[in-house]
This record gives sequence, C-alpha cells and structure tokens, in this order.
Amino acid sequence: MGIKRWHLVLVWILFGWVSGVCSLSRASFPVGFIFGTASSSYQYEGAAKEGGRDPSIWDTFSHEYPDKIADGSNGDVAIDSYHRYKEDIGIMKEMGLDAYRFSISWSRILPNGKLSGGVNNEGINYYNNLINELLVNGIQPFVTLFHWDLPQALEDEYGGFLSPRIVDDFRDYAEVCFKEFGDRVKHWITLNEPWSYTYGGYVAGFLAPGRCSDWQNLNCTGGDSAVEPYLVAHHLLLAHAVSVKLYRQKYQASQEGVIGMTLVSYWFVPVSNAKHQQNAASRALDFMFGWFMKPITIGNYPHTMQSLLGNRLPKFNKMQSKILKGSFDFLGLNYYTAIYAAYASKPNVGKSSYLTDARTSLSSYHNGIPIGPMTGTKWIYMYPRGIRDLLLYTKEKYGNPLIYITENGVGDTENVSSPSKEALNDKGRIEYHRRHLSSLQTAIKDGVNVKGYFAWSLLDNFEWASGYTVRFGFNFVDYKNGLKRYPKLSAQWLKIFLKN
Ligand SMILES: N=C(CCCS[C@@H]1CC(=O)N(Cc2ccccc2)C1=O)N[C@@H]1O[C@H](CO[C@@H]2OC[C@@H](O)[C@H](O)[C@H]2O)[C@@H](O)[C@H](O)[C@H]1O
Repeated sequence: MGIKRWHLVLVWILFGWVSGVCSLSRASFPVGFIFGTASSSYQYEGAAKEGGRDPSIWDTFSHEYPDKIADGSNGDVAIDSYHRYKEDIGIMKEMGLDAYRFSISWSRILPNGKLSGGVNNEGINYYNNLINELLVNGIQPFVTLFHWDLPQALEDEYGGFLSPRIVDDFRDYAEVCFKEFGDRVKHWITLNEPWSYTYGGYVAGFLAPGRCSDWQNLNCTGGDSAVEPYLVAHHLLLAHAVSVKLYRQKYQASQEGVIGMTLVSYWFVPVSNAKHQQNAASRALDFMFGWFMKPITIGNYPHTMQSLLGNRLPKFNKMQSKILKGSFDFLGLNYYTAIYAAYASKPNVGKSSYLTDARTSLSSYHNGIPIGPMTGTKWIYMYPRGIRDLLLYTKEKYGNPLIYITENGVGDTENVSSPSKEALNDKGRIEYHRRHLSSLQTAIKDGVNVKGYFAWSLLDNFEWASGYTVRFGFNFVDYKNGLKRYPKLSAQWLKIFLKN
C-alpha cells in the first residue's frame, strides 16, 4: 500500500510540533524580550593598580587571606577586561546578544570612596569608553553600581556598611555615575545581591570583608553573626533608597531611565506538606528574599523577621520607610538553584546567629536524594522549575513587578587548564540554560512580568571564594596562555538560539 498524501501531511505536522516543542529559541519569547550576559568589575576588569583605581575590600581580602580563595588567587589581572573590553564586546555582538550587565568599580570612580576625595577622571573615561563601545555595537548597558567591591578606605574609616555613614557616601557615588553616564545608561541597578554580600561577608565569612562570630570557627577576621548582618543589610537598604530617591528627583525626568535592585534567592522546597514544614520554607524565603524585597515594597521587614529577631533587627523611622516603599522601577532577580527547607527548633546551646535565626534547616538533599541533578558547582543542583516558582511567588506576593532575570548560570569545576575539546564541550551548560529558559517561558505564559534574561556569564572569570577554579563562561578563558578567549559549544548554541 503506497504512502498516501495524508500520511505525508501527518508526518509534516508531527515534525512541526516536535521541533516547536523541542527547539526553544528567541522566537519562543515575546518580541522585545532582552537577552544578555552579566559580569562584575572585580571579577572581569583586572588593572587593579592602573587608571587611578585605589584598593577595594576584595583587593585586601584576596591578598591578606589567600587561604580564603580556593586557588589563592585574586583579581589583580582577572581576565583583563579593562584592556580587552572592545574584544569582549565583539564576542557579544558575534553571539547576537542584546544587552550587557556590568558593574562599576566604586574605587575606580572615587578612589578613597568619598566625593571629597576627588573624582578619578581616568575611571570616568574607562566607563565612558565601555558604554560608548556597547552602544555603537547595538548592545544596551545595564549598569550595577555596587557588586561587592567596596573602597577599602571606607572600610578602614568607619567599617563600610556596618556604619550609617555609608549611606551618604553611596549616594554621592551614585550621583557621580548618574551625572557622568546617565545620558546613555537607561537601566541602573543599585546593589547586586545584598543578601550574598551580607551572608558571605558577615555570617559565613567566605566573602570580603570575611567577618563572622568567632565561635563559628570559620576563620573570620572578627565580627558577630547575630548582629552585624542585620546592621549591614539595613544600611544597604538605606543606601539603595536614598539613591533611588535622588535619581527620581534629579535625573529620571531628563534621562528617562529606570532604576532597581538585584536580589538573589534560592527556591525553597518544604521537605513535606506538613504545615510546620511549609512554614519553615516560607520563613527561609523571608530571611533570604523578603529581608530585602519587603522593605523595598512596603517599607518594612517581614513579620517573621520582626517577631523572631526582636531588637536585633534595626527599625526604619517614618522617613526611611517612606523612601524605601516602592523604591524600584524593576526588580533584578538572580536564580541559580533550589534547596530543601525543614523546621528546626531554636538551638538550646551556643549563641545566636543568622545561621539559626530563621528556625530552618536547609539541605540540597532529602532522604539522601538530591533536589536535582548535581552540576559542576557544588551548591548548584539543577532545579529549573524553581525559576518559575520564584517568579510566580514574586508575582503573587509582591504585585507582579517588572522583572529582569539578571543572573542565571552554572559553573564547571573540571580541572581543565587548556581550551581542549573536552573543556569547550560544555553540554551541561546548554542543558542548564535550555531548561531554565523553558521554565522562564512557562512563567511568562503564567502572566509573570519578566522582560529579560542575563546569563552568568559571558566569559570565565574570578569566581570569588573559588578563584579561577570554577568556570561559568559561555567562552573559555585560557588563564595559562594570554587570557585568550575561545567560544564553548554553549556560545554556538546561544548564537543559534538568538538568531531564530
Ligand atoms: N555567587 C553568588 C551568590 C553566592 C551566595 S552564597 C553561595 C551559596 C554557597 O554555598 N556558596 C558556595 C560557598 C559557601 C560557603 C563557602 C564558600 C563557598 C555560595 O557561593 N551570586 C552570583 O553568583 C555568581 C556565581 O557564583 C559562584 O558560584 C559558585 C561558587 O563556587 C563561586 O565562588 C561563586 O563565585 C557570581 O559570580 C556572581 O558575582 C554573583 O552575583
């Protein structure tokens, strides 16, 4: 019996359906949806002692405590983007990216952190050149003002974000950036992941300035994990709020840009449907995401934090609450992974710490089973559903704000030092991003107001406590041979994704 005409039609329809379902691409997203990559100044620039830049706390931390960095490295040279930004922008253009998220080094603009210390014109020139090169290549700049590299001078003078004095200094720094770059920068992000800066720098001590309670035996440089995290977060929020107020009052009308903050959160999965376990997951979300999202939405901290922390949680006065409330035009959201949350009772021994304040126990495993497939990064288990769940939660709990996914990505820890076929064959990264983009597409269909996605990261770079031992880039950087850039398989995949 010959193939009938209707057989061919059926095969054609089936092929179309299968390829439509399996072949996710730019066309699967709304017209105008922005695709970009993200980076940060200390992780990419290098030129630590060039161009008039003074040290940040990361220069000090990595040099004074090399044992806190997996390979004892630092960002003195990093991947030399300070000198190679034109080449790197050429890579973005070749890949077909729409935008580039980068951060400004505060101590490259204001070397001693304060306006009174003088503006470094070489720093202004560098970022003008970077912004102009992006624009002539049709790439939108999304600019983060603070991605953890605080001027060391402010840490020395008054303890950095431990002091309320940081609020005015941050506002002055922000104003220099609005003034110098705001005619071309239309998307401002005040802070990157205030939770990570606070947790890593003042609770667990693995990020600069490396503070935590002595009794936690984490080899910290001093500190108090029960008090300092809440002070630092309070001042980060106030620094954000006064800068947004300044931008809106003095620059937004003429420059027509928008301003927000980037938060990171795990998605927390309760270990069972029992009420006390669901409450534990909700508390965990409050202590990581709500800690910052509630203040910028309603002007105060989550009730769970207020009731569990009492006087250890600073209070906002009326004016502070007023300028915090609604202090974002868009929310930047960084998502990497999910984690199980279970109820934990108040520890009857030992002292208080952020680590135990939420009365939750967190683990990537439950009954010996991981929450998702392991990846090349020890704390990242693949859980793409979590990006959708976190977005739906934000939509329902916080009034469906405009959101950009400002970071999503995964690192490889294979001990590869040269651009071998194996090193460039990063199928795991393609799978990670494809699955998270598919989940993001579902969230958009669910009505979440998300308008862009930035992958972490364009290039392998200095990964904080992991140094150069973890590679997140779509492009391989050969640290042993002139920092040459090589596209990985994922760069080819993303280029095709963006073309269709
Ligand atoms: N790194 C973070 C969040 C860190 C939150 S803390 C997280 C949880 C965790 O267990 N670890 C690993 C860890 C925990 C304790 C001690 C040392 C290392 C983390 O780093 N966010 C974004 O992630 C990106 C990827 O982060 C890497 O993740 C793998 C880590 O090994 C590496 O140090 C870190 O840079 C960074 O490059 C961006 O600058 C940053 O905005």
